[in-house]
Amino acid sequence: MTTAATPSVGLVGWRGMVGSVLMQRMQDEGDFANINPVFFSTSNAGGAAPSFADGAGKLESAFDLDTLAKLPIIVTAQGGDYTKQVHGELRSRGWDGLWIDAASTLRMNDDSIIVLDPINRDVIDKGLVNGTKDFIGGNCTVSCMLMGLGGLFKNGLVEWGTSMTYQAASGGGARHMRELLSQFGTLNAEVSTELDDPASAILDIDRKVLAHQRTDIDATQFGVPLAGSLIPWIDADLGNGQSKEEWKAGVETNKILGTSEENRVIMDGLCVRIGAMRSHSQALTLKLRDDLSIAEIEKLLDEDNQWAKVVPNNKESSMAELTPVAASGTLDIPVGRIRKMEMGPQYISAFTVGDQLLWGAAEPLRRMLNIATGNL
Ligand SMILES: NC(=O)C1=CN([C@@H]2O[C@H](COP(=O)(O)OP(=O)(O)OC[C@H]3O[C@@H](n4cnc5c(N)ncnc54)[C@H](OP(=O)(O)O)[C@@H]3O)[C@@H](O)[C@H]2O)C=CC1
Ligand SMILES: N[C@@H](CC(=O)OP(=O)(O)O)C(=O)O
Repeated sequence: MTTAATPSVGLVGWRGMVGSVLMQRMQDEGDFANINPVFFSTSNAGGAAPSFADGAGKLESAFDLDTLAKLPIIVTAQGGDYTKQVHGELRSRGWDGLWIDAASTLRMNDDSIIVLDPINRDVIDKGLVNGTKDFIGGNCTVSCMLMGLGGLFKNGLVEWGTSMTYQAASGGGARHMRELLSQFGTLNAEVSTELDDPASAILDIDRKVLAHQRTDIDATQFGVPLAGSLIPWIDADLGNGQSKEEWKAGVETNKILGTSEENRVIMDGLCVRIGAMRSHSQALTLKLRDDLSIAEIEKLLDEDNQWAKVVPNNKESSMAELTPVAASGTLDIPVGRIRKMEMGPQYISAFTVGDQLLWGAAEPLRRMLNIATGNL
């Protein structure tokens, strides 16, 4: 039910993969009752608004700056190119509404805040009071890590950390997910006769699979085969041996936490694409500032937020609860494999998994919109 005081909110990118997850979450949580949605399109202005948005007007052009500029809040999951094209122009003509964005374009700007409110609600609230207008979702791997390990990071207990990631195909986009599944399919088809014959030799099967991977498998999206393999590089090459995805771990973690230069947490690692569908995993080594017991660490993690779920460090629980299959489609961030490492009492390992389309993309935006409209 909308009222005269209900803010109009522009929604751009709502039918993309991230946008669709966002729309579903907004419906699930009843968020549309608190806003007047205005739907935009880059390809179908004048078309019908989505069927779930009862009473919304026709689709507006996402490049129509006059229409955009009338809105107090714009939420976009359209992508970085759109942000580059539209955001600056809107601001330069004096638009001072709130811009809530999934793309990385504005993330590290001095005048933007990376939103992950269970971790940095204080930073967001201060920003709103002080006139910040750009609120940007964080990198999926960083957001999922902080949601799982917030109890240590927020309490200033991490001196440094490495995160070795196992990132899902969805991080590349919808076409990448389709390609992964097609690759699994053609790999199987290549050796289906042999698989049906229990007497066939596994090394012959392996040879045929490898030959297909090395010659005619379709890898248009990823560039190289992902099914039955992995890709140890994500995002741009910064030219210093580090990938852009790896760089984000350090800079975004500290920006989200709002750490001062002297308390900066050193974070670095290697980012790797694997053949999971939509949940990113990461293996962490953390050097803590104190020698905390495992029980103390688990308590801090469990109590930090309602989504972090400590998984007991045993084989059965880890296999059942600490995988992309277990975490996908849920807001839970399981965190397990927590133990002291051989390097000393302040060194711990941890493994965490999170749905990169939920906490990694859509959920922080949805919650930021609710904060902005006074509903969270
Ligand atoms: N993929 C990810 O994991 C993450 C992505 N992001 C950010 O979000 C942005 C959007 O990502 P993502 O949702 O994956 O991008 P998509 O490619 O799924 O969607 C982006 C836009 O493409 C247009 N589009 C064209 N054809 C189709 C189609 N068949 N189905 C749906 N939409 C279509 C839509 O615009 P229109 O309706 O105007 O035609 C849509 O809004 C990224 O560029 C990135 O900046 C952030 C975090 C994670
Ligand atoms: N780079 C991430 C997905 C993503 O969109 O990240 P970012 O929002 O930081 O550009 C991945 O490939 O898994």
